[in-house]
Amino acid sequence: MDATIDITGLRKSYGPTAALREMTFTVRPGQVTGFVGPNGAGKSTTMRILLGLDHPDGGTALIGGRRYRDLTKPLEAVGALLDGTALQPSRSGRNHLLWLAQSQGLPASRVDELLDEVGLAGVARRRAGGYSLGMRQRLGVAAALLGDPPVLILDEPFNGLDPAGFVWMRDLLRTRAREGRAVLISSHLMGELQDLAGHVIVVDRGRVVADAPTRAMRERYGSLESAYLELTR
Ligand SMILES: Nc1ncnc2c1ncn2[C@@H]1O[C@H](COP(=O)(O)OP(=O)(O)OP(=O)(O)O)[C@@H](O)[C@H]1O
Repeated sequence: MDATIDITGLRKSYGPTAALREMTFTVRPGQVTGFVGPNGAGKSTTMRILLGLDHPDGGTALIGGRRYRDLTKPLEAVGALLDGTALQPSRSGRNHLLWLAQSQGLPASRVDELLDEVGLAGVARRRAGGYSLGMRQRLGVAAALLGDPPVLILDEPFNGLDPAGFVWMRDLLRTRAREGRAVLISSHLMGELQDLAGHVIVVDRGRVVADAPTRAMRERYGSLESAYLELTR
């Protein structure tokens, strides 16, 4: 399966609010792609549509050339971390992952491997409802990685992480990208993305206003933050 994301002419309105006017971009494998824009620009809506959680009014959102609902083994095609990732609070972190893994025929050993990788092995049997925001983010990342997917989509992955968590997340995203995966992350942290992302897509009011290598943006505007501020005025 191709490690690509293709968004073409995506449109979506909520009542009188046009969340997506004409969203078009491609995410390529091998690098982290930053997805940035002001509050309400349409980042989460685009991600939700990509993951089959919302329906567009027009256009297409494809993962490896297919719509989410046409994927036969979704966990093995795309890993996602969305804000407020659904959690059953009374379930332990481990049971949360086991339930997900078993739903798609993945072995329990994979769950323990992931708990270790995200640093939750020590608290895996505690109820997830008591987890801190950072621990929930880590559990969400473990869920995203379960099926070893070629495409990762993460909405604000640095939310709630402590400084060691930032280092860990940065490293994880870089490594996954270097392995040849497509990694799309939304974030408001321009300083972070400037170093981490090889490519940036800037959106404003439901459409793409810039789609370029991070280095080109820095060369033209001085910094990613300046580019962002200039492009979204
Ligand atoms: N379920 C919904 N019902 C009504 N309006 C919605 C819904 N989801 C999104 N919107 C509206 O669509 C627009 C785009 O929102 P979206 O959450 O995609 O933006 P965003 O770029 O992710 O913003 P942020 O940076 O704040 O997360 C906003 O005007 C928002 O209020």
